[in-house]
Amino acid sequence: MHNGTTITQFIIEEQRHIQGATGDFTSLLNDIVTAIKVISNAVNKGALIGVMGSAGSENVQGETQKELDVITNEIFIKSNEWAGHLAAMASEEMDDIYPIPAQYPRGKYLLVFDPLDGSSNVDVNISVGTIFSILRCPGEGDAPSAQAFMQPGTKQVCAGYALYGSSTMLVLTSGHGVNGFTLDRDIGEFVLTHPNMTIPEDTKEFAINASNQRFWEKPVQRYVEEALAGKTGPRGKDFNMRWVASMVAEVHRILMRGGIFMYPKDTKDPTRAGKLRLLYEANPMSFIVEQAGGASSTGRERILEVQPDGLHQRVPVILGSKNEVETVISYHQA
Ligand SMILES: O=P(O)(O)OC[C@H]1O[C@](O)(COP(=O)(O)O)[C@@H](O)[C@@H]1O
Ligand SMILES: [Mg+2]
Ligand SMILES: [Mg+2]
Repeated sequence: MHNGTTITQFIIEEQRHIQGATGDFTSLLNDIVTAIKVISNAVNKGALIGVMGSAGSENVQGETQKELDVITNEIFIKSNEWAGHLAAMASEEMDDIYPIPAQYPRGKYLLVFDPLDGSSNVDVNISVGTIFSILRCPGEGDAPSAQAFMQPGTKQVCAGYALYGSSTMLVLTSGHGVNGFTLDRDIGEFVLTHPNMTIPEDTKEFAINASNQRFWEKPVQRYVEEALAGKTGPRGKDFNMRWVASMVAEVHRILMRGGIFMYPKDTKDPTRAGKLRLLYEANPMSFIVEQAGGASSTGRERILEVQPDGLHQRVPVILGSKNEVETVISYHQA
C-alpha cells in the first residue's frame, strides 16, 4: 500500500484478509473512525467549548471522571450502537456492558474501549488518546453478557488507538502488521502516512513513573537501577527516560523509535495487580506492539494469553522493544 491511501481504501483492502468477510467489519471500522474524528474535534476545541475540568462523577474504578471522559464515551456509544455490527460494548467509563438497544439490529462483534486515555493530561493540553479492541461475540444472536468479553487478547480481530497530539493519528492492526494514518482536516479523512510500522528490537529509552519506585518488585527495581547506572553499570550503555502519563503517547513513541514502557505490579495497593486495564488498554496495545515486532508481558506472562475474569481487570504492563522486554522478563525469572 503506498502513502496517501485513505483509510477507507485501506479498510476495504484489509477486509480481504477476513475469512467470510461480509462488510460488517469494514463499516464497523468506518463508524469507529467517525467517532474518533468527532472526539478529535472536541479535544482540539477544549476550553473553547467548555469541556475542560471534572465531570463531578466517579467511574467504577473510583477515578474522578473528566468532562471529556463522559463526553467521549457518549460519542463512541452513539457512533457505534445503531448500524447493526455490534452485539454489545464495554468501556472504562461504564460499570457494566452496554448491550445494543432493542431498537437497533444486533451484530456479531463486540467493541471494548478506553474513550479518553491519559485523562489526567487533558486539562493541561498534553497528548491524550482513545484505545479500542474488536472481538467476535460468541453465540451470535444471543443477548451477550459480560462473560462474552472474557476472551484472551489473542482472540482480538482488530485493535487500534487514536492519538490527539500535534496532529491526530490513528494506528491500527487486524493481525497483518501495523499501519498509521494522519487526519487531514482539509479533506476530513485519515491518510496512510506510516505504513508497516515496526519497533526496533533494542533501545536505550525507558518509560516508568519513577515516583512509584519504592513500591516496585525487585526485578523492576534492578532493571531501572541498571538503566540509571548507564555506561558505568552492567548494561554498559546510557539510557534516556520519558514519562508522558498517557499510555497512547508512550506506545506511539515506541512504535516510532523504540523504547520500553512499564506500569508494573507494585505494592502501593496490594489488592491491585497493576494500574492499567487488560481489556481496553493492555490487550489492544499488546496486539499492536507484537504486530510491530515488539513484545508485551506482565513480567511473568505474555499479556495476550492472560485469561480475563473481569471487565475492568488490571494487569502489570511491560511492553516495547523485544530484547529489552525480554531482559525485564529474565529478571523476573532470576
Ligand atoms: O498518573 P500515572 O500514575 O503516571 O499513570 C499514568 C497512566 O494512567 C493512564 O492515564 C490511565 O488511563 P486513563 O487516563 O484512561 O484512565 C495511562 O494513560 C497512563 O499511562
Ligand atoms: Mg487509559
Ligand atoms: Mg480513559
